[in-house]
Amino acid sequence: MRVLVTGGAGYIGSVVVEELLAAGHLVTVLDNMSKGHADAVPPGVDLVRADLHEQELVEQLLRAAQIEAVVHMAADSQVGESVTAPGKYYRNNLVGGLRLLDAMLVTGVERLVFSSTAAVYGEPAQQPIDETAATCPTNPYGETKLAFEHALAWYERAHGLRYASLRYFNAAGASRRSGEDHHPETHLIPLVLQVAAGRVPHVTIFGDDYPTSDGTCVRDYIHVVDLARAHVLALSALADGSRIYNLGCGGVGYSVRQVVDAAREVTGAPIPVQFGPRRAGDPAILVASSERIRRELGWRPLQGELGTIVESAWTWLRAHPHGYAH
Ligand SMILES: NC(=O)c1ccc[n+]([C@@H]2O[C@H](COP(=O)([O-])OP(=O)(O)OC[C@H]3O[C@@H](n4cnc5c(N)ncnc54)[C@H](O)[C@@H]3O)[C@@H](O)[C@H]2O)c1
Ligand SMILES: O=c1ccn([C@@H]2O[C@H](COP(=O)(O)OP(=O)(O)O[C@H]3O[C@H](CO)[C@@H](O)[C@H](O)[C@H]3O)[C@@H](O)[C@H]2O)c(=O)[nH]1
Repeated sequence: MRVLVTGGAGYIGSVVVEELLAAGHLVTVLDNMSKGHADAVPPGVDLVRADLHEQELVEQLLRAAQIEAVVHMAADSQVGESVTAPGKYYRNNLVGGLRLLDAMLVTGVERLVFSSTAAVYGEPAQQPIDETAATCPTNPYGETKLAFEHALAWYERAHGLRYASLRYFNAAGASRRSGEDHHPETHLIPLVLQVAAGRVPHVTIFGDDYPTSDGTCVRDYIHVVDLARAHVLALSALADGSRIYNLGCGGVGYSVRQVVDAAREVTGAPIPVQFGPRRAGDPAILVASSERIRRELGWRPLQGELGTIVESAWTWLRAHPHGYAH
């Protein structure tokens, strides 16, 4: 298929582009480069520097490249920032997303894979979380992603859109050519590895008074390549109708302290920690049940061990000590 990937110059997007290419799809990337890196886009892929809000331009692109499906990953995605700047999140993730849907509608593109998030669930009563759990976000980031999911359902009903909403848990790790390079970096694993590399003096653990086994937050880390493979499967499955899938490795998840320990083991560095207050909007535990996508599409995480995930991120960081810029 000819596929447009919005946000394809970003961390997860660039790996999704790699996997789509490997599966034989023709890919075009749309990215406003607010967080993206041109070097993250594989050679030979057209990178169109444009914003979701430029609807006419997006329409022209969909027509010119004869796009048949869109993987929509462009968004702002920091939980903490969304609490202090909710308007930015509503404008980009919801209004920007609607502009994209309208551009698709005008040009007759009817298939979409959407980057949703575990943050739609808020603080669920039961773990692991399956897709039938109540959605009740605790931060504007999760709210905007959920609002867009609701819009997708209504566009399906009104206009025949087919969509797959992939609710990612915590993406981490790197492929051989693409890794995580955010400025500022807010995600735990790359931050911990920056400490190991001696670039940052210590990592601050946000809260050690959560109702978890060691008092720190528990998350379900999923290797970015495993996550990207799910997009290829979801795209093919759209022919059989819309769907929603959780994407995590399942099991019991890992606490922040366990992540630091895993990074100490992989890197051999001491990685000093300090303890700070909780970060606003952070749920205590988010662990996925990904049984539905396993059952329906045969997806499996192939690199589910935390050590493997951290190791791949460490390998990438050592090969790109200053990220994509150097
Ligand atoms: N990283 C995670 O663990 C995680 C978890 C759940 C969901 N997600 C979702 O996955 C997607 C990708 O996340 P990521 O970690 O790769 O983030 P990222 O910031 O690295 O990538 C997002 C890309 O979208 C681009 N972008 C943002 N707004 C845009 C706009 N208006 N027009 C065009 N381009 C725009 C950015 O420049 C960037 O390249 C996001 O939708 C995010 O919400 C990520
Ligand atoms: O310096 C840091 C950074 C993070 N954390 C903690 O580490 C955990 C993971 O944090 P982070 O890596 O920032 O990811 P999340 O906030 O869990 O959010 C990610 O995972 C969510 C789904 O679970 C997605 O919705 C988001 O887009 C994605 O950024 C959380 O408990 C944080 O409080 C720290 O203690 N110190």
